[in-house]
Amino acid sequence: MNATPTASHRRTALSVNVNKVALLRNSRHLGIPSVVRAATLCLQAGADGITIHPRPDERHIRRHDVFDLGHLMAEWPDREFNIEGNPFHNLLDVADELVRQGLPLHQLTFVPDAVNQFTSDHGWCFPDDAERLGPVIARAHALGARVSLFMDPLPEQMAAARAVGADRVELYTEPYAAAWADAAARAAHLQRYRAAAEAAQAAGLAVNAGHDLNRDNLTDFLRAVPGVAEVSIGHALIADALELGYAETVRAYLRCIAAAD
Ligand SMILES: CC(=O)[C@@H](O)[C@H](O)COP(=O)(O)O
Ligand SMILES: NCC(=O)COP(=O)(O)O
Repeated sequence: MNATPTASHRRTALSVNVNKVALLRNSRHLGIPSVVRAATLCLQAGADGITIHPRPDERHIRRHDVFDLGHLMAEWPDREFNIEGNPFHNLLDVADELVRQGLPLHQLTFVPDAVNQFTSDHGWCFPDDAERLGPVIARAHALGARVSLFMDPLPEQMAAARAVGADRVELYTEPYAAAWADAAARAAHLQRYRAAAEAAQAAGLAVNAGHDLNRDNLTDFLRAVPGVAEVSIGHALIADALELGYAETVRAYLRCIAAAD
């Protein structure tokens, strides 16, 4: 499996998580906003990939979204489709079906979330999870997918993640994001993430990062933690997209009203 970013693609890749577009869409019945349209606009703007985290309760991404986005990603062969979730719930069945239909699947990010968990809040734990992760990582590799394990920033856990067969780890960044406003706490967290990333890289893993990254905290993180292959960002990015788009959108509606005169 390709754990390392290619020479032509050394900058940190941005994968846009479109979960929150689906959450808004699911509050009505007309398919507005379109998840595929949102993903298309992100790809057109230069996003390196699309991330989704279909949860068993389908609170946001629904099963059909996985396939709709799979068809979209097939039209963008140089971009990455990353699907996150718990491999002991619904994730691998949907991955099987995607591949069976000949649709792209580049990366599976395994996250140890409980069913109905509010949001992801911790990583895998070694040695406890090693035995059960081995077979599901092998199954993902058989599908041709790279495997990334969602991990807390604990340097001593990284070699075990590699030993069980992972290609990458995704460092869980919410604790850093929560501490970011406090300069001393931020520095302490960044030191921890840097040490975890270095341990992962020394073990042969590439490093992804995600959860609550945003326009305030992202640059500091990437400066302090060299060599991050990919960040997946959803919640803040979609919120920013709303805010950055209000003015143009209100003007568009005023034009609709004016057109009636
Ligand atoms: C692993 C991770 O951090 C993301 O997949 C995140 O959990 C997605 O956000 P939701 O909580 O909106 O599903
Ligand atoms: N893997 C993290 C992700 O996909 C997005 O997390 P967030 O930006 O929505 O917190």
